[in-house]
Amino acid sequence: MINSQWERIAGRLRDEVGDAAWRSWLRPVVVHSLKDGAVRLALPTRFMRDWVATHYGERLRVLWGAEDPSIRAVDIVVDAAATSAGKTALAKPTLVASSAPAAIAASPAAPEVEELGAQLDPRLTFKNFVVGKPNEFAYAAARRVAEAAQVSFNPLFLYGGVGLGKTHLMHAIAWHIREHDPSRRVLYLSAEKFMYRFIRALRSQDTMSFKEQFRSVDVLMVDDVQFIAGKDATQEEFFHTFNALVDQGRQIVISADKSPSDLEGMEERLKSRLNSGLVADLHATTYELRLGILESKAEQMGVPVPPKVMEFLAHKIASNVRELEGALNRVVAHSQLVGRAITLETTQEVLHDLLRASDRRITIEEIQKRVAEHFNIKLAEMGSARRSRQVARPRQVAMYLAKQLTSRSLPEIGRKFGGRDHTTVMHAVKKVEELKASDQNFSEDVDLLRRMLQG
Ligand SMILES: Nc1ncnc2c1ncn2[C@@H]1O[C@H](COP(=O)(O)OP(=O)(O)OP(=O)(O)O)[C@@H](O)[C@H]1O
Repeated sequence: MINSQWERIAGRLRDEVGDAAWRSWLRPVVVHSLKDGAVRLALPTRFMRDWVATHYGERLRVLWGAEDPSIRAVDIVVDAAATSAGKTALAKPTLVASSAPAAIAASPAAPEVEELGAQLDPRLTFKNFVVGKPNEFAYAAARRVAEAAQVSFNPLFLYGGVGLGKTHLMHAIAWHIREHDPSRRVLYLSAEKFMYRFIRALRSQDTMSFKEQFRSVDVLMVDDVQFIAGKDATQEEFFHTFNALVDQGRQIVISADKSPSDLEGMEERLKSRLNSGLVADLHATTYELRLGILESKAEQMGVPVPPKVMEFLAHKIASNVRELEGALNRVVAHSQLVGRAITLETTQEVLHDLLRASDRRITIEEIQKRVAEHFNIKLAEMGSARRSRQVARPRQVAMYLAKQLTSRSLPEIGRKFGGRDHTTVMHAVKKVEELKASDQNFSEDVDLLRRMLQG
């Protein structure tokens, strides 16, 4: 009976606290016993016990009292064996999200289309995508494609550096369409998979059905198209598939790590096709966006992460969102495994390898050198007082990149540029952002530099 009471209470709590918090904190609860008007519940670690007692202790008591008025108290104890009962959240991949994406078959699509494509990750939705300045344009374009009843721009071409959210936006488009218009057949796959399917069809001399399958979809989404650069036969096939779908008014969404014009090893006619719709760039993240993403991920996990820790991570892990997410997962997993609260000290301890690598990764001196070479000016101009456009612009670009790629503060960056004030650095960052938004060539130039520096 006590277990059926718990089932009802757990159901209520799940509605009250939401799925994420329930999975993290309440699903691991094991009901131990009922004795002398007190229910005993167990959790596998001290940290979890304290958390549940503080946040849900009173609510548990009230709900249990409502089930059985003779119950006056709820004791929450630590019992490591609760873990081995397989009931703990620690083992659940949902908690340590990036290590094991819980891909599911997303399936109102026709079975043959489903088989042809890749599975969609249920976490990669618009709702879970944090929007900030660097990705707002790409996000808006993706939403438009997902929501439009008619094809608006064809193709939508999303590009940006590693781990900045291209795949996330593509999955989000696919989820949105499947949810709101299940009759449309959406096919999402990587360019690599496209190639292997094509090779298989060639081998089995079955290219006709390959063509038919691909040309029967309403929305074709191909991720990481740079993969087929230099692969002539696949490009040729892709080109024809592309044309056939566009001619029939079907939507195409493509992602790549570079803009169409920068895709080396790609045929000119394909490049120009890829350029013919809307090209949207995901820029390197800013501190504010990284912080927003951390807050959102922590909330999804239902784990309390002190603001100081999130600020620290947002400062230190500036490379890309995947690494940022990985760092947060490590910190959370560590805290739950050892049963200790997350603090700045434990974070530094757990991530010492990553932090050392990120500190070592790119220096302001390296940035200055690369940018000076790129714009063909003397390295000394980075710190000089000269203000002519010819040297001021590269200097601003170097300051912008220093802000983006290192964890140095504005005053620190200013000091490295001939002892300039932090407001000068701030102005430079703003100026470069404005120019990037208004001048595509300039934007591509800066992104190219960033990628070169990131290796
Ligand atoms: N704005 C964002 N909000 C929330 N999560 C994000 C955001 N941007 C990226 N992510 C997360 O970062 C991780 C990496 O993103 P994603 O796989 O989409 O990157 P990508 O640009 O496709 O990288 P790659 O070039 O390696 O294919 C994913 O887990 C994704 O959910």
